[in-house]
Amino acid sequence: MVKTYRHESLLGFFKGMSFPIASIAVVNSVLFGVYSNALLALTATSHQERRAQPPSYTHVFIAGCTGGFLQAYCLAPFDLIKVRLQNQTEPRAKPGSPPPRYRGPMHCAASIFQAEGPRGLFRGAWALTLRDTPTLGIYFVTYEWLCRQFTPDGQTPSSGTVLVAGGFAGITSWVAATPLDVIKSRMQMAGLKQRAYGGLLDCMVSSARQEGLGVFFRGLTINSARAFPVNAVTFLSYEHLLLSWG
Ligand SMILES: C[N+](C)(C)CCCC[C@H](N)C(=O)O
Repeated sequence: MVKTYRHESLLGFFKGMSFPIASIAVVNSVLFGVYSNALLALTATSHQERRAQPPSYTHVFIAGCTGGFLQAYCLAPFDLIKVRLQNQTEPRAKPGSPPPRYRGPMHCAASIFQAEGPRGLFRGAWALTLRDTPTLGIYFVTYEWLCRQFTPDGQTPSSGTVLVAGGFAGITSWVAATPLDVIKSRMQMAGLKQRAYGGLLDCMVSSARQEGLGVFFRGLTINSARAFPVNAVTFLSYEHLLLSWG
């Protein structure tokens, strides 16, 4: 934090933020929409009926994985641009210094498109799909399990329970996702630096060889601190919106 602040001032912390904000509504509605529709198809019960007849954890897991798989494709281009902008750590425009490679998210998207074609925008998408499919299954299973632990049978979980269960679901899912998250980000950066990996496995092996196994958990602490409030609020909104509109 101190380094980022000294090097790039407060603005450094907000690097690459506009795209995630634009994408989060789309990505989360695909994730939660696919999840609840998949659960509806698997269990033939609506969200309200599910309190009296809770779905099995296998069904929750399959529905979560399906949601995770489909949202990964919506997320891929936004995530790539976020990673590229976050890794651009030159200080903000000093007089006389060369302009940064990417001037903003739209410029970043256009440059990748020009240099690498439409497929360039999906660089690392495969690693992202591998990261998100199982871990979003784990996400919904953890959430359901924690809600059921703290809610009497047949009742709707309280807002407090939803917040805590959502927060821990986020952390659990990030613990499982971090190894592939590290690899995904490295592959997304590979198009830029002249550092070509022979594929996902090559990236894993060479990262572990050079930096040790700890590399697979890089960023986990700060990511978990972020994941708790973010996912607590996400699940609270989801439950409340379904109650008032469902
Ligand atoms: C599957 N994975 C762990 C990557 C994300 C799970 C939580 C998703 C949430 N939008 C967040 O950003 O925390």
